Amino acid sequence: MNAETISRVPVALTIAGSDSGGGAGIQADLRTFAFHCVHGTSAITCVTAQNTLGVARVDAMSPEAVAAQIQAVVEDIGVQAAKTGMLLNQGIIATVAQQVETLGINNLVVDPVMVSRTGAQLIDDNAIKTLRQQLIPLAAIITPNRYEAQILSGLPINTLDDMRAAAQVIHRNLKAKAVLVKGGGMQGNARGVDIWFDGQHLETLTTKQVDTKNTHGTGCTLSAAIASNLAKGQNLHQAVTQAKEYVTTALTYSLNIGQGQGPVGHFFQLLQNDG
Ligand SMILES: Nc1ncnc2c1ncn2[C@@H]1O[C@H](COP(=O)(O)OP(=O)(O)OP(=O)(O)O)[C@@H](O)[C@H]1O
Ligand SMILES: Cc1ncc(CO)c(N)n1
Repeated sequence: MNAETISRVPVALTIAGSDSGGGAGIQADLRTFAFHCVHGTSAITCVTAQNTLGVARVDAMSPEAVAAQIQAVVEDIGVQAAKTGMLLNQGIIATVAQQVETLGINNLVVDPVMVSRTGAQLIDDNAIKTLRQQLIPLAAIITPNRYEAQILSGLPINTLDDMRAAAQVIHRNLKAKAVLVKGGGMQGNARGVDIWFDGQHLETLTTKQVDTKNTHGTGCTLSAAIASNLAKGQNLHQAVTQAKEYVTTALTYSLNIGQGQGPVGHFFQLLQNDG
């Protein structure tokens, strides 16, 4: 049989942490890239001992090790888009920002992982400062959840109008080119509704609301899907709306495994279609 090699494949890079439970972080990102037929590369920032119930332990990589992974990928393979997830500390954030600039990485999606869905702060105040000052200005889009948007804007968020106000403040004050405030942590009808602002258009992105407790990894999956779509050449708005559709499908096929919040099902729709 002749080998059919594929030489023109979009490449995306995830700079994020490992989730031993396989629901979020690097593991979710690489599955999302694969679903989109994008070759996935990775720079691991930290290793979490984690399951559906929570995070038991986090071990950070050195900033030098993170920089070397990014450099190895970009210098040889090249990337059309990248995303950042859990960057953990100030040293890693500053290094990632420097590498993005030096290596000229475009189409950067920054998921500013700072606070878990339960509202617990995951990184310290110095790290947040560096994220705001050095990394966010380099992003094509940032995708804060409700709690992260509260920190970045300084505004309380309880309603869709609060999310709209926060998106505009983050755009203006942090020089973010585009902002998507995610509503997975909202209550009632606002749950699962996202707000997009690119400096000109303020839009409410709605898909169907999925009634499930298995939402682990939704944020990682969304930002990885946006990066996948950007790597394939879509414009930012299209990349975001299609990524939101993908997350909704993955939530629809979420996995009821573990005793806590199970992960979303990145490719289980394909198995259903197979009969
Ligand atoms: N129940 C739901 N129904 C529909 N969409 C949802 C639901 N929960 C989350 N989403 C969507 O999932 C995406 C991720 O948003 P979310 O606010 O959950 O991010 P996050 O808190 O960063 O996620 P993570 O749990 O991975 O930390 C958004 O597009 C959000 O609207
Ligand atoms: C490794 C990792 N990254 C991101 C998140 C946020 O969902 C998580 N729980 N774990």
